[in-house]
Amino acid sequence: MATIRVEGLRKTYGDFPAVVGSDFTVEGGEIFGIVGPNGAGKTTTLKMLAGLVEPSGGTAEVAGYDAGDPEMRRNLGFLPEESPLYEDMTPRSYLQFFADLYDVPREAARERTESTLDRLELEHRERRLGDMSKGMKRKVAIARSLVNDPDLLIYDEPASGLDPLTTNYVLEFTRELADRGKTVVFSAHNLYHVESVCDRIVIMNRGEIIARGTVPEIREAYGTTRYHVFTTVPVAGADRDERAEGERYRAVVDDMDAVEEVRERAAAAGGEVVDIRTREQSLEDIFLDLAAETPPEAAAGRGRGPAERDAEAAEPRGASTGSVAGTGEERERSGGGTR
Ligand SMILES: Nc1ncnc2c1ncn2[C@@H]1O[C@H](COP(=O)(O)OP(=O)(O)OP(=O)(O)O)[C@@H](O)[C@H]1O
Repeated sequence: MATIRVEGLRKTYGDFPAVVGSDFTVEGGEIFGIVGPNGAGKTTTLKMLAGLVEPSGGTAEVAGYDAGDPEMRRNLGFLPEESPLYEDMTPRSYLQFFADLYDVPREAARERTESTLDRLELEHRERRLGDMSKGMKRKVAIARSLVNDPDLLIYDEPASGLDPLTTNYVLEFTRELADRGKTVVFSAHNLYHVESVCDRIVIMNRGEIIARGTVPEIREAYGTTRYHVFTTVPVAGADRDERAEGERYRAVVDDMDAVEEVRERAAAAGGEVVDIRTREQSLEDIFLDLAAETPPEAAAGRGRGPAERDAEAAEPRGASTGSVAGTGEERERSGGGTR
């Protein structure tokens, strides 16, 4: 299975540091997400991995070769952010054209593209590409990335601009590809996409990796959890729970000690705790917090060496993390309940 090893990878356009020195590895069969706002350096990173942009420094070993080696490219499917297709071709003729470029035998190419298009539920395979919707074109572009049956897929914003249904198809399909042993690296600025499908992610901002890990690890290291403690009696700091049928009160607290305090107060008032639920910050909120905290001079790579930057990226921050819990989407996990 194809792996990727990146060390000190950087790209400078003129004086502008688009990527300031990335280190990461991607294991075979993994879905690896590169997340960040516009201009973070995601596309530049992916293009360096695909051998389409020459790095200014550092190394990228991709599927056993230096990035850009022609042998590596034969084993790569690259999906650019914008993938203009030949408007006068049909999906079938277009995919056949690319299969021929890769010397894929005709029958194998036909079977592969038909089964990919079946899976992506692409109809109208003889329609002009120029007359197709954005979602249909994206599916054709994804099918194109697979004509050579590569072990490694590098997808730049695969679901960008697609409706929710098509987005789901694309994400589920990505998961299937990884389950079949393909290694997938993709970029996204919609954190929900990443959260639902990636095994591990790096978060980039202004050219720099500012956090890394699995989604649960990132939550653990950077997120805040709040506890919603439901009681049968009013206690200090609790509000009446309007959604409950009977008389119920809810206190929102930050840690388990505070949960115990609520329990003691409820017992002292002759009541009890009937439910505890945890609410986690969404990845989106964690990301916004992290991005807001990256000082511009850090992104310019001034004043700190790569080792310091790595140490910081790997280190969870302290409890001082500013919480924006309550904003945006929150995920709810079933809590500890009553004891
Ligand atoms: N060819 C280029 N010449 C000069 N600057 C460039 C070039 N390509 C990218 N940049 C700059 O490098 C920075 C990173 O760009 P990049 O496209 O990698 O970001 P991104 O994270 O993919 O953003 P987006 O989500 O908007 O595509 C941006 O500030 C961009 O303007």
